[in-house]
Amino acid sequence: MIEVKNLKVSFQIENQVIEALKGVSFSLNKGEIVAIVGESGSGKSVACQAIMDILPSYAKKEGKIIVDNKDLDSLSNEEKRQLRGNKISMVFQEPSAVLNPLMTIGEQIVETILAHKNVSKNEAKELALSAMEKVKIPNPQQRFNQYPHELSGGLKQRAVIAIAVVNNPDYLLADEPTTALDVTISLQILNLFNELKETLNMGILLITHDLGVVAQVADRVLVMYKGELLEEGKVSEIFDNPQHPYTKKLLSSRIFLSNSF
Ligand SMILES: Nc1ncnc2c1ncn2[C@@H]1O[C@H](COP(=O)(O)OP(=O)(O)OP(=O)(O)O)[C@@H](O)[C@H]1O
Repeated sequence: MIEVKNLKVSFQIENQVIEALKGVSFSLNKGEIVAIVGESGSGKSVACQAIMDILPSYAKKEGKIIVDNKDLDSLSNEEKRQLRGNKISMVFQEPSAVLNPLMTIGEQIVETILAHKNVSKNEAKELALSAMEKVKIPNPQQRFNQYPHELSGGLKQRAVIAIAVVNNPDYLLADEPTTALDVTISLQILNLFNELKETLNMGILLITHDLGVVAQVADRVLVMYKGELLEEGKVSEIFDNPQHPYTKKLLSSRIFLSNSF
């Protein structure tokens, strides 16, 4: 389980302080999908970056992040590196920003395996192919040798997810993973997340500003606003009985969003 306790993150830029998170607490269990919703700038990505321990060095952080009973702050840099990839992985909005255009998809998955596992190149290739199957990339043998530009947007995002899950992490943080994709492809990616949850018992933190996405796959939802967690609960509870005026406003615009599903 990932526990985030009273997390505060601020950025000092010249003489201005931006309070990105103002004391946020939540948890993510294995085998569940938790969505974080909230408008742009509410602190969703910063929360993920804090869990991955990839905040810029000038960020000031307070509070605790505990992963399977281990305080992130008590780990050495090497232990943190092992945690990223082996236990927690992240998927971003733009697959093209993550994939190296000069390396084949297969080489990039193999590289991730070799960074974390002591296996031969052949074994790594087998593991890479099975990860490609796991994320339902058709014809993995052929795709293995292709470069990112030879893949559609949906397949590129699947390749990024293959890289993220190849070392069997327990938790996956997905920051707007379907925003760059069209509706049909988005749905397929959301179904894939559901399968990863069901078959591998993965805990998935899904950042989105799209309530249609939340309704589609999330078990629980956290509503963020200007660095604070306004409310959280089961999706049905929040959708049927929102407490906070901001959540009510968010839900009233849902008619437009849910039309796309
Ligand atoms: N590296 C950074 N340096 C300075 N300020 C930052 C940095 N990263 C985020 N912020 C600020 O922190 C606040 C929260 O940003 P964050 O990216 O977490 O929002 P978000 O909810 O993910 O928004 P979006 O939906 O647009 O991605 C914003 O005011 C943002 O400008």
